[in-house]
Amino acid sequence: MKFTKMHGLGNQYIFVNQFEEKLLEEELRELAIEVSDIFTGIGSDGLILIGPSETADLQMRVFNKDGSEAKNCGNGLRCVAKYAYDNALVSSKEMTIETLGGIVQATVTVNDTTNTVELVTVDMGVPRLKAEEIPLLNSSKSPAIQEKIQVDEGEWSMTAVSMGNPHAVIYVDDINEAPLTTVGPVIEKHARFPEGVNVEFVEQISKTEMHFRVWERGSGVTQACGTGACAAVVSSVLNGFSEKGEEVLVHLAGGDLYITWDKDDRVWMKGPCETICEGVYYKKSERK
Ligand SMILES: N[C@@H](CCC[C@H](N)C(=O)O)C(=O)O
Repeated sequence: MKFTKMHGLGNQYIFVNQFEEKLLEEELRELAIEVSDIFTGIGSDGLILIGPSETADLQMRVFNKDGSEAKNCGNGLRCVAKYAYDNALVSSKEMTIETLGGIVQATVTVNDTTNTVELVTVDMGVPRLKAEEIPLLNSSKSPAIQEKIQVDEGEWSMTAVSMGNPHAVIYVDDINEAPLTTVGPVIEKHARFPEGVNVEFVEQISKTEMHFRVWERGSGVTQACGTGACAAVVSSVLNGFSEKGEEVLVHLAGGDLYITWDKDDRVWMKGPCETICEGVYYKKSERK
């Protein structure tokens, strides 16, 4: 199977071009687990398929490291846009990409001297805030702003936002003390989130700057999460820490993203991505 490994701020995925490579629906989950393995696979946070769409220029499907399918992936979208431009799957710098969470529009910024994609800007659409859209059960309010959640590690206040996929944003005083690997996995699988949740810890520095760490549903700690950074900025506006229409610089473990929740309600994400390598992967079932 031909593959390309790419990353957005260290959030690394194996990309398969389904215009060329035909995969069976029933093998996708296992394949995501296989390729993600750092010892016997390629090593990644998951698998992303780029394929034809009836409603957009391209379709993106995202599988986490544990084989679960997600409805959206911000870093994946930037990589898909770069891949599509670099491999002439599209003829324009602007393109539409269908995800299970809806259709988004992406624009690549190209350095004309080197002809390389330096940045990708994505219109991530309108965040979904109603508790049932996350989905979050037994919420005392909708939107769920500073909603209490009880776990063995204590009671936490979270703000729940869907960017097509679910996020719970928790504010901490010091990002280096964020209980990423203890509270993260427990909230991820909490019964109040019937579809699980991505858990983000945020240290707000100012109205326009924050530190961010993530425990991703289905993948654990990753270097970055694009939809999570969008959710964090939406959460900060809802909590009165940031303002609509003002760009926020989000410092993730793997680098920086620029996120704006526009006055027209749409969320914009701007950031880099890179191609790491390309190759041929031998599926476990085909190995000699
Ligand atoms: N890393 C991604 C999100 C990938 C999916 C997520 N783990 C989920 O299950 O919803 C991003 O950059 O947004």
